[in-house]
Amino acid sequence: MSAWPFFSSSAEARYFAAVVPLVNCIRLVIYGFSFFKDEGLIKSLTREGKPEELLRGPLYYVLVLMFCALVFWRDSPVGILVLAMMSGGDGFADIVGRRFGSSKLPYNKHKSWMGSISMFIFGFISSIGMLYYFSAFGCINLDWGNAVAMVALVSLVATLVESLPISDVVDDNISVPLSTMLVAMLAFG
Ligand SMILES: C/C(=C\COP(=O)(O)O)CCC[C@H](C)CCC[C@H](C)CCCC(C)C
Ligand SMILES: Nc1ccn([C@@H]2O[C@H](COP(=O)(O)OP(=O)(O)O)[C@@H](O)[C@H]2O)c(=O)n1
Repeated sequence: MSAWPFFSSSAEARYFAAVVPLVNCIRLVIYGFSFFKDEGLIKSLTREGKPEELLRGPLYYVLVLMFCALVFWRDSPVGILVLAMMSGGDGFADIVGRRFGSSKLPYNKHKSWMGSISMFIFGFISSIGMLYYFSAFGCINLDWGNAVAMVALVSLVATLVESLPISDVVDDNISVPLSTMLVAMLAFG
């Protein structure tokens, strides 16, 4: 995403930007269905070392990246917020929650207060940082007073959705981007 401002101003730029996640989608499908073996890839991207794990979180992650590049690209805050919350927010929720998440949420014993608080804080910081980055390149123009409040709202909703005990029903690499997208579209139009 951080490379998006360096693409040309042509209408086709977003399609070129989508090639990298597309290649990774294909790669994940090939190795996820074990058409070929790549122990290094499986070790780096899975928890239990099962190739089929590549077809869940990692594949959803890259599909969301490709979707945001194609649909929202660099001239909408929506795609930027979706990817910032998924990578910066959910990513840190996992890291901090695993290490410091002894105090579990009352409605979800698999998630913790520290993990969710980290999701909100790092998701908010990542989102503001990426919005500022794209604004500095002239890709987007924001009313920052309103934008900060809206990003706080988006971060709160995404954090609440991520904390819900629905992982068995829907992967949070789908629920977090989807909830972020809906609220960001309402907030930023
Ligand atoms: C491990 C990943 C998601 C799992 O999420 P979760 O289940 O733990 O919630 C991330 C998967 C990353 C993907 C396989 C590789 C993404 C590469 C990206 C499309 C472009 C990289 C460009 C490079 C830096 C030049
Ligand atoms: N809000 C959260 C999120 C994750 N976590 C911790 O991080 C681990 C992985 O979270 P997760 O199942 O959502 O994994 P990802 O698919 O999001 O990476 C959980 O089992 C918790 O130990 C947490 O404590 N609080």
